[in-house]
Amino acid sequence: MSRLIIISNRVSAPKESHSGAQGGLAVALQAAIREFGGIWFGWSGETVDHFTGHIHFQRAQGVTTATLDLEEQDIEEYYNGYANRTLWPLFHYRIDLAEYERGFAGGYKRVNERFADTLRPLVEKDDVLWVQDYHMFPLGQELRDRGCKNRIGFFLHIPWPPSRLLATLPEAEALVETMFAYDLVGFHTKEWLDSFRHYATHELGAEEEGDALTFKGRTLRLIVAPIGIDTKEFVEGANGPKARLALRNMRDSAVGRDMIVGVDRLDYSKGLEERFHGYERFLSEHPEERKEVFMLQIAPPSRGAVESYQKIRTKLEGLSGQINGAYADVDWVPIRYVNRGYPRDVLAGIYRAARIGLVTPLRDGMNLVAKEYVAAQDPEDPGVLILSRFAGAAAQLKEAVLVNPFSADEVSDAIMQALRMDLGERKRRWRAMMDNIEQEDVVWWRKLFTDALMGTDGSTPIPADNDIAAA
Ligand SMILES: O=P(O)(O)OC[C@H]1O[C@H](O[C@H]2O[C@H](CO)[C@@H](O)[C@H](O)[C@H]2O)[C@H](O)[C@@H](O)[C@@H]1O
Ligand SMILES: O=c1ccn([C@@H]2O[C@H](COP(=O)(O)OP(=O)(O)O)[C@@H](O)[C@H]2O)c(=O)[nH]1
Repeated sequence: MSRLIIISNRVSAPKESHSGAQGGLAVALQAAIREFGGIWFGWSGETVDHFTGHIHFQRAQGVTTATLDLEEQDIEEYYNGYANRTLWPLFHYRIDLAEYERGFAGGYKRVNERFADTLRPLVEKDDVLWVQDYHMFPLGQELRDRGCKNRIGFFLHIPWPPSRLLATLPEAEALVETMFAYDLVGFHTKEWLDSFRHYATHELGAEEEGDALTFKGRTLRLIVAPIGIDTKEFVEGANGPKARLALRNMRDSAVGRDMIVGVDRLDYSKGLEERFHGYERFLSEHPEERKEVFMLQIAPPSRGAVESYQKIRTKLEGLSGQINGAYADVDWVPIRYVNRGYPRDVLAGIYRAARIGLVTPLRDGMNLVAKEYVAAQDPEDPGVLILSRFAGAAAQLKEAVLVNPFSADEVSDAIMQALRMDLGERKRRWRAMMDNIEQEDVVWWRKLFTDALMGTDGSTPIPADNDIAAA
């Protein structure tokens, strides 16, 4: 059996006590490494004065991780720069925030070269490689340039932008061309896949045949593989002692009011500003509801070295203060705005205590919080998920109350609709969403991708030697 090598910017080694501290993705990728043998390779999260290429190997609970330290300048140009100031905003349709700097592009290339140089000697003949996310677009090509003929797959966790937006990136053509070094490329939704295919065929001139694209002699297969959560583990956690304690504490502090919950990294793509405006519209249009509800927004800070993240943080502090100042009374505050993160099993109790899960990103690859909110509900008295049409999750969770997050009126109406929804309708919608969340969980996602990559899914096999010389 082939070994599986997973490569991603962040690497998660298994933790001693599980207790909801690790994400479903980390757990699923660790399980894949256990099943196939292999390595999880990436950045250690540490910085050093001079890059040495020294690999830290670690083995825990049957999973080997191999990580590298990077230089301060690498982090500045590759992670804070090209990944989070160029690609992230562009791929979330925010070309107004995207910064196109040669220095960032150069640092991104250098770090991908460093990953390739260090990884290449670890790769054995029959290994299969799986690269994760936008930090590593060119890694496949860098490995091919170093003679790597193995099967390599790539999965994108964020949206793929429409061609007209992507065309604003100076390196767009070169970047898409490097994607042809992969044998299989996966997206969360058909929309992101179609956007990629459109660019490859219309701007690059790739040839399309079924689910495959060919360019300069290399054939690439495309797949839609929406990521799920570790549903079984999450539901168990939601019924466990930490979640029950969190549920009790939340209910006590709600004093009979309906809670609306939001849980998001503090990121402009999550639509928090627009969400607050939508909630404010609800308060202003429904004065009779004011003391009947409150919103809990959990927003752990993220990517704090990047200016656009500092700005959104300042903006949200001002806006939550403004709304609270305008509407609060001595015995009620409309928004509880919390800038810290919580372990997943505590979140499960908080989700369960909430009558409404308000998940309104302006654009999101998937959004796992939406799925976790549903999975945490009491089947006999489930809450209502209000979900942005522009989250990848909306393609699967069609029975959520779907909204346009840019419209304060729609968000306000959806809150009212959710509060008035009777138990029968809440149960019907919840069951339909839960069926999907149970069937298409993270293990299903991982298998869908690795089966396609390894050719064990009954599809046309990827040729063992996919004209690598021509790449
Ligand atoms: O590593 P960070 O810079 O701290 O960012 C955290 C992760 O954010 C992104 O998550 C995405 O992947 C999720 C799972 O597929 C998906 O549900 C969500 O819509 C995406 O935004 C990013 O893609 C990861 O690489 C980051 O680690
Ligand atoms: O305080 C928090 C906030 C978020 N999360 C987790 O972070 C993940 C966020 O994933 P999502 O796909 O919603 O968005 P991303 O942050 O990856 O863009 C979810 O599993 C959340 O449970 C967490 O563990 N603690």
